[in-house]
Amino acid sequence: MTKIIVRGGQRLKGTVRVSGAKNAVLPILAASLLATEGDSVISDVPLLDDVMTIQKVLASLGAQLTYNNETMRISASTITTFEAPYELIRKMRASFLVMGPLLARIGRVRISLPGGCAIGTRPIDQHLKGFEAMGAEITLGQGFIEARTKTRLKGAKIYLDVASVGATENIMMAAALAEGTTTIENAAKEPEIVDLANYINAMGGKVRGAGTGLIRIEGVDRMHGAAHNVIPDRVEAGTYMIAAAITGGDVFVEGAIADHLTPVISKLQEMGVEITESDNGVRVRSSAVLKSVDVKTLPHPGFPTDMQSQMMALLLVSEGTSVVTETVFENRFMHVEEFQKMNAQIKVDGRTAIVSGGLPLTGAKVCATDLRAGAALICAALRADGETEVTGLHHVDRGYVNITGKLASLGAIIRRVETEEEDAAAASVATTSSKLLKAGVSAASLPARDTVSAVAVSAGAASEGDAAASYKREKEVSVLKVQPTWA
Ligand SMILES: CC(=O)N[C@H]1[C@@H](OP(=O)(O)OP(=O)(O)OC[C@H]2O[C@@H](n3ccc(=O)[nH]c3=O)[C@H](O)[C@@H]2O)O[C@H](CO)[C@@H](O)[C@@H]1O
Ligand SMILES: C=C(OP(=O)(O)O)C(=O)O
Repeated sequence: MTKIIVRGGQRLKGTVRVSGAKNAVLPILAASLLATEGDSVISDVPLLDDVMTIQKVLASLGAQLTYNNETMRISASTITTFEAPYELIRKMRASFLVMGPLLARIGRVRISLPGGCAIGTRPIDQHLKGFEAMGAEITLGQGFIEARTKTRLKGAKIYLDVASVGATENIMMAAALAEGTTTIENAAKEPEIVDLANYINAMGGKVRGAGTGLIRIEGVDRMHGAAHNVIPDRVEAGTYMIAAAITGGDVFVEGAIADHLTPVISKLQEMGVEITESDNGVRVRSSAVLKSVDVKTLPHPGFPTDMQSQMMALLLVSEGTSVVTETVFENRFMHVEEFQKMNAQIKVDGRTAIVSGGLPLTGAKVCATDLRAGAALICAALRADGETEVTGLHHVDRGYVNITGKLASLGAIIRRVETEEEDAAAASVATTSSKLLKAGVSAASLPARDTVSAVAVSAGAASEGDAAASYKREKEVSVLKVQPTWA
């Protein structure tokens, strides 16, 4: 069992650098499939398990990828198949984002229903509604979706019933190569949508209005590879801000963009945390007793659901009672039971949690039930009396680069322990790490997690037994450049 062990009670102090945003880099890497010529060079690519998964998806589709020093180079001119491998798509939600680019570029996709954190039912109806409006014929069966179009996708007017981040991204990518203009109404406004639009535009696309509720995409005939820097991860930044505040610390979160964190910053300020915004980051200082506040998650620019559990950890140590309402996902309070093992007083009623703050937290054995729950438990552990052991780290490794090392550099007493009975996910990551080393990725470029988060490398680096590679071998008969269905 792999675990992170934290001894609470240290005041965090110093500077921590934020990595590139997971939720920006995943759609951006999917969008690289839109290029029929030239390489894309994506910088600030974080070494995360989710990045490894998407690179395997792209490699299995025939793209060539190399990774060095947080930079991914992708050549997507030779796509060899329209089928995305089940083993990879089921691992994470964002791998479903290859559907839009494939449909736009080659007019055909076969993909399984996506997996990911079990924080809600997470339907994909809005993605499919968008593709259908653009002329795709969609069939569903046995957990797979097939979509086809006999001609290029056609621009359409699409209204999203919910401002879904993934649907906005998938439709935006499909529309980039469609014939005519597409409008997305009630589009998601997250900063990651803007980052994706900037990359699509650098590739020769024409996207306007990203970051507002109305996005207009004028389809172009061809797109090319482009250079792009991924934005800093606002959720990772927010997590370190909470870690600083919960320990009464003084931390400069380098690279954090204050504008992307407005709802988090304003709640922290209401609680009594001192925040100083500057061009290259955000300083967080907290020495007084914090006040309780109510928090309601909403799509951007509301309070992000991806910060709800970390915020709840901070509310546990503030004076008074807080009400936390989760409106985005219907099952995102799984961390409550784990907090309760640490002496937390929380009552859940449907989508609302009543948090009684101010009681001392005590160390316990807890399990990360999803990615952000894991980060929240680590934050709580930093403040708790005694030692806390956090397991379920395969969730945490999806979205945090070297969280143990980063917190230790701020003075936390924290270590990651790998024992012989590693869980399956950790084992597969460790195997991947050794593959990567064999494939020529330098150890220095791997993160300082005791084993490692994995990385993207060329398709050739995926070795025996690897899901992506075996899938590719099965498909070798058809490994010739796939032509659009209308060519
Ligand atoms: C990789 C990535 O970027 N993940 C983020 C993305 O997930 P993701 O893109 O999956 O989240 P969505 O914005 O799509 O989901 C928001 C809500 O819309 C619903 N919905 C979504 C699509 C659809 O077709 N039908 C539908 O009903 C979902 O069930 C959910 O209740 O945005 C979420 C909301 O900010 C974040 O928590 C995730 O970290
Ligand atoms: C829910 C998250 O990610 P995903 O959509 O990839 O499951 C997250 O980043 O908190």
